[in-house]
Amino acid sequence: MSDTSTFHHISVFAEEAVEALKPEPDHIYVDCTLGGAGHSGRILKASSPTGRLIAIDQDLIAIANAKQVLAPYEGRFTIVHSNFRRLADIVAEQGLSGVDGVLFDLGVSSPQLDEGERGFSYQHDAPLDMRMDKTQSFTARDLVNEWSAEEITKILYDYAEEKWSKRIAEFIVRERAKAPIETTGQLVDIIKAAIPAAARREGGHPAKRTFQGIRIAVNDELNVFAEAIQQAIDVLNPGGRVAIITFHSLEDRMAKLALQEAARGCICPPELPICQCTNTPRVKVITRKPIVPSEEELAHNPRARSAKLRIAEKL
Ligand SMILES: C[S@@+](CC[C@H](N)C(=O)[O-])C[C@H]1O[C@@H](n2cnc3c(N)ncnc32)[C@H](O)[C@@H]1O
Repeated sequence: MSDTSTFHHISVFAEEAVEALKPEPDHIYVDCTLGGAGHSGRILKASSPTGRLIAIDQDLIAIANAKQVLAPYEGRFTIVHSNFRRLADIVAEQGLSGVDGVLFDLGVSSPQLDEGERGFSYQHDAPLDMRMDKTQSFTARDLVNEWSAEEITKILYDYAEEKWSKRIAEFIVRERAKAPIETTGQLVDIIKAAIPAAARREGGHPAKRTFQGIRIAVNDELNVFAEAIQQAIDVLNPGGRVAIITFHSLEDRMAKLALQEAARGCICPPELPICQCTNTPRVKVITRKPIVPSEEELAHNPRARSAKLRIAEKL
C-alpha cells in the first residue's frame, strides 16, 4: 500500500491500553507496534505537552503513514524501523536508561491483511509472501516450498492448532513436487483438497488456521515476543507499566505466563525448604484476568473479537 490516505486500521482497546500506561507529561513511552499509530497518537495526546514516545514497526508502509498521523506531535516522537526483538538496544540507542511504559499490540494490521499483494490473506490471490518486514528475505513461498513435511506439520499444529496439519503438509509436499507453489490461491486449493469435505464445513474458512501458522513462522512471531516481553520488563522504570494486546490463545498464554513468572520471583522447586534462586519479583500483575472487548467495541470492530489485554507494573 503506497497511498497512505487509504491506510485504515481501527485500534483495539484504544482507550483501555493507553489508560493502562497512565500517560503523564515528562514520561517516556515505547509503542512496540506502531501500525496505524492509533495508540501512539493517543499516548502522545494524553502525555501532552512534554511526554515522549519511541514507536517501533518493522513495516515501512505503516511507518510512512504513521509519520503523517503523528505530525501534530512533531518533536515529541521518534519512529524506529526495526523489529521489537531489539527493544532493549533501541531504548539504549536513544540514550535512555529506562522508560515509563511499553505497549505491544501484536499481530498484523488491517492494511497488512487487506492489501492482497502482501500475501497474508486467503481471500486474495497473491504471491506467497507474509513478511511484515519486506527487507527480510525469508517468505511464505520459501517455507511452503522448502520446509519438510514434518516441519510444516509442526508449525500448523503448534501455531494454529490445525488438526489436519499432517494431511495439509503432505498435500503441500506432493503438490510442490510437480511445480513450486507460488500463490496464496494455489495454497488455499491445496488446503481445501487436504481437509475432508465434512470437516471443511466446520467453523470458518478452511485456510484460516494454516495461514495463521505460516504467518507466525515466517515472522518468527512467538520467539520474538518471548524475547521482547522480558526486555520490556527490563527497560521499565519502577512504577512503569507494560500493556500487551494479544489476538490468539498462544500469545495470550505466553503473556500470562511471562508476567506471572516475573511477578513470582522465586522459581525454586516447591520441595526446597529455602529459596536458592534468589530471584525477586520484578512486576505486579494489574490484570489477574485479561481485559476483553466490550460489546460496544465488538460492534464497531469485529477484529477485536479474540483480543485480550494484560497489564503489569514494574516494582
Ligand atoms: C496490530 S498492528 C498495531 C496497530 C496499532 N496499535 C494502531 O493502533 O494502529 C501491529 C503492527 O505491529 C507491527 N509488528 C508486528 N510484529 C512486530 C515486530 N516483531 N517488530 C516490529 N513491528 C512489529 C506490524 O508490522 C503492524 O504494523
